Amino acid sequence: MAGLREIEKQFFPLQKIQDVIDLFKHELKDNEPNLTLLSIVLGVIENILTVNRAVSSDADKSNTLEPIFPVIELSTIEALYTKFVTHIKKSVDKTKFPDKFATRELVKIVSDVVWCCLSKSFKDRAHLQSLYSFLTGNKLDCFGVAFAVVAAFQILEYNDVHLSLSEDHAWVVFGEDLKETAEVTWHGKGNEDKRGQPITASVVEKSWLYLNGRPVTCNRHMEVAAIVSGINPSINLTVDSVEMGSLQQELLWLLYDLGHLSKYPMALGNLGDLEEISPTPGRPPPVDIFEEAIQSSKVHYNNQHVYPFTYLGGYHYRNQNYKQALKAWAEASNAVKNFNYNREDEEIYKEFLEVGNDLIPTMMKQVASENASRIHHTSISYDPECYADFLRFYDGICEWEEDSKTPVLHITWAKQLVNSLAKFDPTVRKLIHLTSEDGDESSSSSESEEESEEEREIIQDENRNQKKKVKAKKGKTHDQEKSDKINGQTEDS
Ligand SMILES: FC(F)(F)Cc1cc2c(N3CCN(c4nnc(C(F)(F)F)s4)CC3)ncnc2s1
Repeated sequence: MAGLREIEKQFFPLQKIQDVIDLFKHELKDNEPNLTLLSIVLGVIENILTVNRAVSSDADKSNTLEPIFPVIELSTIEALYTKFVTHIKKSVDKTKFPDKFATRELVKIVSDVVWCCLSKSFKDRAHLQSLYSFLTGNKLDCFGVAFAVVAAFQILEYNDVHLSLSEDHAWVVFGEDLKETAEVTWHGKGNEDKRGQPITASVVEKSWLYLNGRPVTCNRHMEVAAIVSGINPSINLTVDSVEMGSLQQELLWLLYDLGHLSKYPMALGNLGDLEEISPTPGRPPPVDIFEEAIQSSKVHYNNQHVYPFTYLGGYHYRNQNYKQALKAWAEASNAVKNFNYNREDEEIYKEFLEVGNDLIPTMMKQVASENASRIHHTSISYDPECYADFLRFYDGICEWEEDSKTPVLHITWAKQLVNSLAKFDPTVRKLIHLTSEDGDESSSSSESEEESEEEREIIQDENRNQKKKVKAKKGKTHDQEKSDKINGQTEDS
């Protein structure tokens, strides 16, 4: 790929959101949308609208409705574009690689070409995902490094190197039939990077981080969807740029209409979140979009993605549809139970920790206080389906922990479980018929009374034993390991 094509230059200067949409529309008509150009454009806009926001003088504070969309000059973009193309082309001697398809050696070289320029400081800050960040600040996050490698291969005119995405990691696939895989970036804190290594079946097996071998394998159009989905409109922890958010939303709808989100559940989830914040007239409601993400995971990824359910659960929780929230979280747990938990799965652990130890307790408290004031009881604490979903939520987490190298549950989980269990009315507990996987009925109403008494005894024993165990235990519970990771480890290279 040479310099910018004439047709691309005609879209500049970009003066409003529609100009950016038009540029993306043009690039997406092509079967090789220019990843480097699009990433730089999004990075420049995001930087101006979030990081280096033009401080408005008092004068234009009056018409705050006036969008502050920046004018993006061709010269700005072309300088950065040429810098990246030159850097890649002068660092890779293509004559040594005559094959049409990439080799593992070449993937490692290109990963090194990106890696060697990175500054060693903070890598989990916001706005470090684009080539703009790489070219102006020598900083990239985990996703950004993997994307830069794929953009570099497009410049070197390989069309077999593609981005492979799990829910918390990124790597590349390459070779004649995309059968080869390679690590090209790091993951998490305190983990040595494994760049250049293949992702082997033993690493992938029952691993959430590698989605048990069902990651999102992108084509060029889905790589465009990944950088659009990776747009971060946040100005700070509490404020988002309205302009950046609507640019991301409109680009996601463009990609949606072109069919490039159909195999990308997380991008659909992102779109659902944006639609909750500011609904687009004539577009489906957020729950429909979250449902599409769930269907996409079921159809294309053997229902092994967890986030589609936590997107939906979070939405229902925020909108106080507590029955549906519990159902979504039970299904999230049903998805995660087939994995074995290990130290690199912290992100999904934190999602379940928040649901079990913060969102559900808060929900039960609110419902309890509502019940106190209301005469008839229609709420979840009297609904056997809610209680069943509550139990399935915990049951899936227990199964997730089974056979795992790292424990998931600890004393806080047990305490919260007891608190939440107690918030369900005893009558509702009688109505539950627990069946095991092979479908045999294991309890009737009378038994379940003793069972709940028995349950309480088991849990109290659990608490007592757990306390003893914690003192005696040699191994590290998740939290101890986590605190070690935060304290003990130096910033990873
Ligand atoms: F490449 C990595 F390593 F960064 C892994 C990826 C993450 C991610 C993403 N995310 C991550 C999950 N994410 C979520 N936001 N809310 C979530 C939920 F908990 F509500 F479900 S999950 C934000 C967007 N959105 C699109 N694509 C990707 S590829």
